[in-house]
Amino acid sequence: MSDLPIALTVAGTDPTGGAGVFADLKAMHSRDVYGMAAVTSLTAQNTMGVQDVYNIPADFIDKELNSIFSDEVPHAMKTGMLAETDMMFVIAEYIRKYNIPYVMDPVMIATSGDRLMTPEAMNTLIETLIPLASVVAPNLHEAAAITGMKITEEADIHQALKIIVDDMQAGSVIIKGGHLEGDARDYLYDGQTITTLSAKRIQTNQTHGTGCTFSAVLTAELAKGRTIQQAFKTSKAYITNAIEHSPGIGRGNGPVNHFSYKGE
Ligand SMILES: Nc1ncnc2c1ncn2[C@@H]1O[C@H](COP(=O)(O)OP(=O)(O)OP(=O)(O)O)[C@@H](O)[C@H]1O
Ligand SMILES: Cc1ncc(CO)c(N)n1
Repeated sequence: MSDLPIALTVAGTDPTGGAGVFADLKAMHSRDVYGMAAVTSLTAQNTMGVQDVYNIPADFIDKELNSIFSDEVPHAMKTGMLAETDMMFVIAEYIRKYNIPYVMDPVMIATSGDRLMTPEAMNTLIETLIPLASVVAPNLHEAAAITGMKITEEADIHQALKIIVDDMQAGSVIIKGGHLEGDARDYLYDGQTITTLSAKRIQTNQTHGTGCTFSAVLTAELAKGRTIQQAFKTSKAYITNAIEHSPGIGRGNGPVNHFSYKGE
């Protein structure tokens, strides 16, 4: 067993490094956590959009995870892009067997609007992965898709939080209000209380991979043994700072700065 906290990301690639596993590894690294990555899909994408996707067969993802878990069990893990149902069944086996904190970022659509999950996979996500998750971290659109609700105001968000934890049996949920008007407000519900964290909305299009980065920091903090409340605070402070200091890479929706946040 290593003393260094270890976090695993199971997600797709973005060759420009702003989203997906490469972004996750940068975020984990900058939080002093050793990052591991199992790839579910290769994408050809950049800051302007997704040009193509190549899904890794589920039995090969099984081999990647077996290589990792048979050698060293990470302290926490996350999933991001899971394009197909079979991938979800494979990953669920490992979460059940090793029972480590699990953050699920239900990636459905890229910032650019491109689909990253088949419609059929949504049901498996709800039935198989949500009940295994310590934290589910949807944005507003994903929360609406998961609950089948129209989410236009705060009361809708509160209802969606409760559906995902009380009915669908997630350990907790963070609905990210990044796509609402006004302040960038996020809502955590752990089955008992709703905690909100707000930041001033930054007027920018440099938000490629914000969701990936946010959930990677959450996972890194859980790998250190922090509580979900503490991890939520760190992730929010980190992502706000990272958007503020975005490096201006690419010609479209550029990535955030994974190295600017220096907080504890
Ligand atoms: N313009 C902004 N200003 C400040 N904070 C923001 C802004 N946009 C997003 N955030 C914050 O970034 C985090 C990620 O939220 P967001 O809703 O963008 O996730 P996402 O849609 O899953 O990301 P992705 O674009 O990677 O799919 C949240 O904490 C959200 O409040
Ligand atoms: C690989 C990958 N995962 C997630 C997202 C969502 O931002 C993306 N654009 N690409």
